[in-house]
Parts: sequence; C-alpha cells; structure tokens
Amino acid sequence: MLRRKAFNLLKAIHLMAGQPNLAYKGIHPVIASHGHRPHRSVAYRQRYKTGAGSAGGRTLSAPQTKAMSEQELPGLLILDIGGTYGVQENIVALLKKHFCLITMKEFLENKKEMSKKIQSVFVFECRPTVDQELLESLPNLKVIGNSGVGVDHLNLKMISNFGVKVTNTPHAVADSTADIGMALMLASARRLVEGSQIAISPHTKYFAVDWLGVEVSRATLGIIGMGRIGYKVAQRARAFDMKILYHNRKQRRKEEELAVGAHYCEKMEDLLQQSDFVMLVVNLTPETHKMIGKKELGLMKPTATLINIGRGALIDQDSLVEALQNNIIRAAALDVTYPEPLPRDHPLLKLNNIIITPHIGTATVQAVQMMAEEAIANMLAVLNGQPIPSEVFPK
Ligand SMILES: O=C(O)[C@H](O)CO
Repeated sequence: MLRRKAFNLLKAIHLMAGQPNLAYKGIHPVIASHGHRPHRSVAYRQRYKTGAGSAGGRTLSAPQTKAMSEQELPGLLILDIGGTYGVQENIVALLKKHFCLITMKEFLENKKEMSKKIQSVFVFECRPTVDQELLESLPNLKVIGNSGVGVDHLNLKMISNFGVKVTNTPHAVADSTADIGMALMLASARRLVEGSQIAISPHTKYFAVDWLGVEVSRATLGIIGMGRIGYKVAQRARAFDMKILYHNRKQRRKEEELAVGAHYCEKMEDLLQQSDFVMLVVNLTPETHKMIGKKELGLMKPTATLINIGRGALIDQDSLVEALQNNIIRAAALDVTYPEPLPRDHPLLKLNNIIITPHIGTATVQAVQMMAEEAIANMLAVLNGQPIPSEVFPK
C-alpha cells in the first residue's frame, strides 16, 4: 500500500516535471526514478567517475531505485545460473534489486506463463545461447544485456529483427583486459610459466642462463586495435618505456596517439615487421576473422611474440602451430582460442613456446561486478525509454 502511494507520488512528480511516465503508459512496469540512487561499488564510481565529484567524467544512467514489489519488477531471464561459468551469488543479488529473476530451468518448466514476464535477458560473458527459438518464445523481450564487450556470440541482425536491443559493457572490461594483455606479454617475455614449473619441480637442476627471456622494457609493442582496451594497454606500456605502434582498420586515433606517444601504422604489415610484441585487441567480425595467418606470421620478426586478448578466431591457429613449431616467431601468449577450451590433444598444447590462459581477461572480482552494474544500467535504460549508455547495433 505504502509502495503504491510512493509510486503515485513519483508519478505526480514526473507529470509535474513534464517527464513521460512510461511506467503508466503501459510500456513497462519500472519506475523512472530520480530519487535515491542505489549503492554502487567504489571501483565502479571511480572508473566511470559517476556520482559526486564526477565533473568531466563519463556518467552512465544510474540503475533505478527498487520501489516495487518483486513480482512487479520486470522479468529478467538469466541464461544458466550455476555451473563452472555460473553467475556469482553477489551478481544474482545485484540483479535481484532491479529485476524479478527467472532461471532457465524455471522458464523451461513453465514456458507459457514465464515467457510473457520476461523483458530482459542477461547474458553472462560469451554464452552462445540466444537463438531464434528463444526469441520466438519471448513476446515481451526488449533487451539483451550482454555482460562483456564482445558480442560475436550473438546474431545481432536476427535479434534486431525481433525488435530487441542488445547492449554491452565496454567500460567495465577495459582495465582488467588490458592488465591480462600486459600479464601475458610479461609472462611470455620472462618465461614465467616455465620458470615456475622449474622452481616447483623437486628434481630439476637448472641454470637461468639456459632459458633466458627477453625484455619488455624499451621493446616495440604493436597494438592491433587501438580502442578503449588497446589504449589502456598503451598507457601501461608507456610505463615500460616501450615504443608503441598501432594499427586500426578504420579510424586513426590522433588524440590517443598524442596522449601515449604512439605511432600510427596505416598498413598492418608495417606494424608486424617492426614489433617485438604484437597484441591483438580487436573485435571478432567477418572482416577480422583469421586476420593473422601464415602470411602475417611470416612478416613478424623471428624474435617476436604474438599476444591475443581479443577472440581466438582472429588467428588462423593451424598457421600459428606451424609458425611456433618452426620458430617463425619466438612465442605466443593467448587468452582466447577456438574452441574454448582447446581439445586436450590440440597441437598448440604440445608446444613449449606458448602460454594459454582460459579467457580470463575480465575474470576479476571488480570487473565482474562492474560488468553487471553496467549491464543493469543499460537494460534499465532500455526499459525506461532513456538514452542507452552502450547499445550495440547490427552492421
Ligand atoms: O568480451 C569480453 O568482454 C570478454 O572477452 C568477456 O567475454
């Protein structure tokens, strides 16, 4: 009763302020509140410079206040809670503040009733689970909130044909993904994994001189894809006095160039020929699919290292195996492969000049929390008819 009164009061305030009261126009049952903002993590506020002291910073729409009973909250289908790649409890709790959560199991058990309630789908990182059948069974779906920046697992055209919007979380992922790029570069350069194996093996006598690494400091780093993450990599590389080259397929980034002292290579071939470390920070699209193959690997220095923090299919893996086996390049360090994980008998796993991590670019406590917060802000913006902070459009 009290909640209803509060709702009516807010409705009156909205009308007086000339705000379209979407909740009562039957578009969706969410209050477009401008009152109290729910708690957001310090890391989120610092990263997006939201809240007090945000002058000059980027401000995302605030997640809306919970002012309705759970049943009245918009229905959100979480694809597949639980399991190794499940959504963590704290993320579930966060989502529950703004949505009535529906698990896949609940949905499948009572499709007819559940399907009408669902207005949003939360995709945790890159699960390829939104297919035509699911879209057909969700008549009131408005938005798919992808937690993560890459959306190559979603068929954007098909989703858009259903009148459904897709959003992603480019801000939340940037630091953690840039960090993993640096970590892979350093680990490969200094042969950290081999070193660790030697150190923990009780039987190995070793002399460091037998397995010297190379230095990252003052080396040349070629960044393919100077977007938000690429730029964060460049900022970090600067602290190592690296010479920074970059190549973008579409757009030269003069402002970023100046800020980090990077040099633009119009031709990717030039970057490949000159770099000691080549880092791929590119979205996977039909244009970038297998952009690094035999020819490109052949252009790299025999002393160079290839690092991939984008998507596995940016590299032709057969050619990479060949290049690593024949010392065409020194080493590779991959956070992404195809498929993920690689089959245990894959030739890449038999090489000793490679480091592979299991797609952990955003696997930090902070990034996962911020991705959920950014996804929530996006989804609520769609449901509230407000400007959407990060919408992804089909090409
Ligand atoms: O795309 C991203 O943000 C990461 O790779 C997580 O999927």
